[in-house]
Amino acid sequence: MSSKLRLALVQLAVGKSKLDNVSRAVQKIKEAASEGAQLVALPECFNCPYGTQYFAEYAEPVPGESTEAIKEAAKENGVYVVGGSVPESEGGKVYNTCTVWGPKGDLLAKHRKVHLFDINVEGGICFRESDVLSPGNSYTTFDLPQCKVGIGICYDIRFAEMAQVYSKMGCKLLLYPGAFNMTTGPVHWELLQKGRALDNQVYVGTISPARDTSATYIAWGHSTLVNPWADVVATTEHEEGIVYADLDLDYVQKVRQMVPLGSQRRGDMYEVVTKK
Ligand SMILES: O=C(O)CCC(=O)C(=O)O
Repeated sequence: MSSKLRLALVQLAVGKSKLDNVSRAVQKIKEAASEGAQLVALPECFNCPYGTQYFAEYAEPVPGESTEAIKEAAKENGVYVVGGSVPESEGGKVYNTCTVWGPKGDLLAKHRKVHLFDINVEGGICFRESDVLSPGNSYTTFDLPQCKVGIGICYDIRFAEMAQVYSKMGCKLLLYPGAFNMTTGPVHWELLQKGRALDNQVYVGTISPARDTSATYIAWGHSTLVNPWADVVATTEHEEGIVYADLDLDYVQKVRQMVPLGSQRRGDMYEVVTKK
């Protein structure tokens, strides 16, 4: 089994037309596959502008029109796709949901954002996802031939425990479709990603929509892949584009040998415990 993985992070321009957003995403999956990507990841809310006023209007069941299109794109191009997220409607509730598709069009995983983004930064941003969204209650992983992958959505990245749980489950790559903003993005986006990577000695990828300065919520962009040493492997600014990154999963082992946190952890003093 190869230890090499070519990953594409699609920093998609997302506007008000769901149809355009989805067909653009499909086109980018095709483009990434033609460049040799084996795993293609889309941003949070790839089919919908990010904002509490939009989620109910754009919400659809899963599978539904947007996720079916992604499934077909995965199948047609023979790639794994981490389908960013869509507002998902089920049982009168709306979730922020990521679907993961295999190269044969099989649904490998579904993650509902666990930590809802409710913050109030003085002079900056106030946002309350919990006004309209419900949280998921489970961890989400899937297996690639190369490694196990853990999924979180945006605000989930701020919770170190979740990444630790994924690492304990054996994930060597964590992917966070996300849409940070112009207040928190410049200071926290890359730092959080590096923190999760360094603490857990894993690769961490973030995938943002492109920045649209006319939108009510202006995304930070900067889709990035960080390696287990906390080096930035590949990144970009805020325009639409595809970030390609070549991962070497053997490097995870190498870092863990050089800095053996796993065997030095003081299980007699502390422990991360899963309750669900
Ligand atoms: O944590 C942040 O600063 C941004 C989070 C966010 O935008 C989200 O969860 O969608």
